[in-house]
This record gives sequence, C-alpha cells and structure tokens, in this order.
Amino acid sequence: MKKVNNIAVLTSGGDAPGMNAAVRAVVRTGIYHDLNVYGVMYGYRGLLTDDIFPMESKSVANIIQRGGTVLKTARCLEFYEFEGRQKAYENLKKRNIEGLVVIGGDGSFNGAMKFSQEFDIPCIGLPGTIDKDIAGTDFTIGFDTAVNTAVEAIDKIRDTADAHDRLFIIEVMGRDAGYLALHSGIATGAENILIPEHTTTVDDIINDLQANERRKKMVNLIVVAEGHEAGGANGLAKRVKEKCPQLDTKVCILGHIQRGGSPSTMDRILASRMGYAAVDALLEGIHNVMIGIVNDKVAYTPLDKAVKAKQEIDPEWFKIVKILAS
Ligand SMILES: Nc1ncnc2c1ncn2[C@@H]1O[C@H](COP(=O)(O)OP(=O)(O)O)[C@@H](O)[C@H]1O
Ligand SMILES: O=P(O)(O)OC[C@H]1O[C@](O)(COP(=O)(O)O)[C@@H](O)[C@@H]1O
Ligand SMILES: [Mg+2]
Repeated sequence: MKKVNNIAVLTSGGDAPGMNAAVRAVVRTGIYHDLNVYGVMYGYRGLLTDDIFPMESKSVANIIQRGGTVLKTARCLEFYEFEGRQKAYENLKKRNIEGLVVIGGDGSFNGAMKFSQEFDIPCIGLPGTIDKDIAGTDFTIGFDTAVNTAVEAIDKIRDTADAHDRLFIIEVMGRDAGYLALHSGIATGAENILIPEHTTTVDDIINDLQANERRKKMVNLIVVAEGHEAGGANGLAKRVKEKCPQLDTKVCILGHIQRGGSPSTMDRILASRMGYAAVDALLEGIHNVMIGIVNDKVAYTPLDKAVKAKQEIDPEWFKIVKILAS
C-alpha cells in the first residue's frame, strides 16, 4: 500500500440519486485510513475557483438517504480548455492533494482523463448518472432510482390511459442513451419503446398502432427517450396525430423528477461499495480508472475505455418488448 495523505472528491455533470452516499463512503473510508479528505464544490468549477474545503466524518452525516448532491454540481466550460485545467491543478497542488475522486457521467470522465494525462494527479471515476451509458459496470449510481421513479409515474399514466382508451406517449430522460426508456418501458408493459441506439421509424409505430386498433387493443403506452430522432414525445405525437387522427393521443414528459428523490437501496449500496473501492484503489496505487461493479465484483476500467466503449444494448430486448406486449 502506498502512502497517500490528501485526497479530494467532487460531483460533476447531471446529478444522480446516490451521489451523496458515494461522497459519504469516500470521506469515511479516507478518514478511516487517516487521510485528509477535501470536498470540492460545484464539480470542476470548484477546482478552478478554489472552492475546496476539508471534510470531517460529520460533514457527511445524515446524507445517505438524500438525493441531489451536497457538494453541488455544475457543467464547467473552462475545464474543456488546458488553461482551465492548469488552474485546477494549481489549486489541488497547493494543498498537496495526491488523488481526485470524480463522481459523474461520461463527460466528467472525459475531463478526468485529460486532466490525469496532463498533470500528476491520479483520478478515480465513480459512475454517477441516471443514463447508465458507461461501459465497465453493470449499473451506474442513480439509474435504479430513476427507473423506479419513471415506473411509478408510468403506472399512474396507465390507469388513466385504460379508463379512457387512450394512447400515451411518455418521454423519459436520455439525451443519447436509452437504458432508462428500455427498463422503464419493459417494467410497465409498454407497447413500444424508442431509444437512440435502435432504429424504430415512425412508420413502424404507426403500423403497430393500426394493427392494435384492428384487434381492439385500445390502450397503448409508448415510451420514448428524449434523444430519439423522432424528436422526443412531442415530435412523435405530431406525426402519429397526422396519420391516426382517430386515436386519442396524449403526451407526458416526465422530465427532471427522474433525477431527484431519495436513492433506492440498490443505489445506496452501489454507491457505498464504489466509494470505498475508490479510496482503496488510490491507496493501492491503481490510477486513472473507473470503479465498476461487474457480476457483483469490483472491476477497474481505464477511464478512456469507460467512455469510449458504451454499454451495448442487446437487440433481443426488442423482441421481448414485442412478444410481451402482443
Ligand atoms: N472532453 C472534455 N474535456 C474536458 N472536460 C470535459 C470534457 N467533457 C466534459 N468535461 C467536463 O465535465 C463536465 C461534465 O460533463 P457533462 O457531459 O455535462 O456531464 P456528465 O459527466 O454527467 O456526462 C463538463 O461540464 C466539463 O467541465
Ligand atoms: O439537466 P440538464 O442539464 O437539462 O441535462 C439533461 C440530461 O442530463 C441527464 O439527465 C443525465 O445525463 P448526464 O449524467 O450525462 O449529465 C440526461 O438524461 C439528460 O438528457
Ligand atoms: Mg453524460
């Protein structure tokens, strides 16, 4: 085990439920190993503005159950530039910080990768995103909670869709990723699921709706990821209304409620394990990797691989959707 004295932790990009549990685990594991643990406010922005403070065990009391992030988060344009990253380095160096834990999504890991290539501060990434669009881990912190929030909402929509024989087009988050749509759609028995990674044309959807009408299947739920090329729920609804004006079509955009709320048990446990493993990795001299959990075991993936190789979506999922909704 290498001697490390000072580490820092930050949360970056879109917040995800369970980020607080991860921060808590990093702080408490660091203190257990007699490290000084610094918190950085507002992600990379705090590194640039020197918004960095020493954390104690009690700084992370009463947060394991809270959504959002007590360290706040931000998207920081200056960090895309070398000069910005240099300023960040100087602020870490003056405190002798020897390791940085970045809790965030693919963008945050891109930033961490560049930073660790240019400067002698090892970085460890913890995948915190409701999008689950990162390779090297079965689940990301926040995904399970977000899926459950979406499922609860879609179940409610199904009640009213059923009462009125309506078609509901429900938009879930996911600018470039469809896991949230896929999982919430399957769990709620959606007739169709549209995601950016899989081609489903508007004509395919209209054919399915017409077939459902012929066999008197009047309740239809379509879950669409915001990043689908049809233009999200509103874009799709416009086309469906033109082609099937007889259907009573409604749109519901779930939006940011999917990012908030108390983390699920699964996310709390995932975050706690990952936070512990991040400190362990820095002490063991394992650098510039993302911590994942694969088949229930801690796995290390170089940061560049985690962002380049996205998780694959098995086309069989779409067969399952079709068969189960028929
Ligand atoms: N290619 C990059 N180079 C340097 N910094 C980056 C890069 N991509 C993202 N970042 C930093 O990470 C932050 C968060 O990234 P973003 O994509 O918004 O969120 P997420 O990490 O949730 O995917 C950005 O605001 C920026 O500061
Ligand atoms: O809250 P914002 O800035 O509108 O960002 C919305 C995006 O953030 C997410 O919720 C999470 O994505 P990231 O974790 O990559 O930031 C996406 O699903 C969504 O498209
Ligand atoms: Mg992202």
